[in-house]
Amino acid sequence: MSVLSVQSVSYSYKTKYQTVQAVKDVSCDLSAGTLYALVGKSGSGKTTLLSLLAGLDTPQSGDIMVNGQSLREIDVDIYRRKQASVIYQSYNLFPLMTVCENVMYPLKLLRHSDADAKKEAQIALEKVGLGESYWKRLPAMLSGGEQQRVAIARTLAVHAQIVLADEPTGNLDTENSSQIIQLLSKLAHEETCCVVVVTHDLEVAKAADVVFRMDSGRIKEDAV
Ligand SMILES: Nc1ncnc2c1ncn2[C@@H]1O[C@H](COP(=O)(O)OP(=O)(O)OP(=O)(O)O)[C@@H](O)[C@H]1O
Repeated sequence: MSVLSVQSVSYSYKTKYQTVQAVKDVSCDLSAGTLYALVGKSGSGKTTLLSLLAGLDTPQSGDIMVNGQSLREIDVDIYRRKQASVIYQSYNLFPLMTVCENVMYPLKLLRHSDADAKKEAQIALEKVGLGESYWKRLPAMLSGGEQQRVAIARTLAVHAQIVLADEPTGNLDTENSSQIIQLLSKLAHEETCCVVVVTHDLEVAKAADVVFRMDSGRIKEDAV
């Protein structure tokens, strides 16, 4: 069964003066253990579709099923804490928390004890190549690539089944980008996550198992 099944989903932004149909009748099935790239021109609807998958917006028509259950029937706060983890271009770390506290934070929300959250956070940080010398630093004391690795450690620590990343390499140089691409690929292939990456980066698209292209709100799978 698909982890995420997008069924004839449409979404429009309505303002006082106009309606923009950002996602038009999109259907696709997304599985565990797979790295998906979502590509397409600026304004084609990629970020909107990712927000719908993250439960940050609700489709006006159609449905998104998570492990066979409609996202409309699920508590989206719990969905976002436990199942779906979002990674942003700007890393979104808490500036006044240490690296380790940043990774512990979602575990604390899930009511893990301090000791357990710390242990899980440290294991996850080791997995992304950030050893003990990083744990007590503040995010500002890290490079962009290292900050993005902390964000990935956060998704590892909660054992998220779904990872949704919006331009995760957008602020990084080639070397840091390729490290992040490798980690996203590991999340899919070693941790069996369903990983969806919105990207303009051709290297991400090359590393993906499946490439979906959006064009004026519609989606199609690219031939490999
Ligand atoms: N909050 C909003 N209000 C009104 N229109 C919006 C809003 N957000 C996005 N749009 C419009 O919806 C369409 C899809 O936008 P979206 O951000 O999903 O595209 P995108 O493919 O992610 O673009 P980019 O690659 O530039 O990030 C665009 O026409 C955009 O102008």
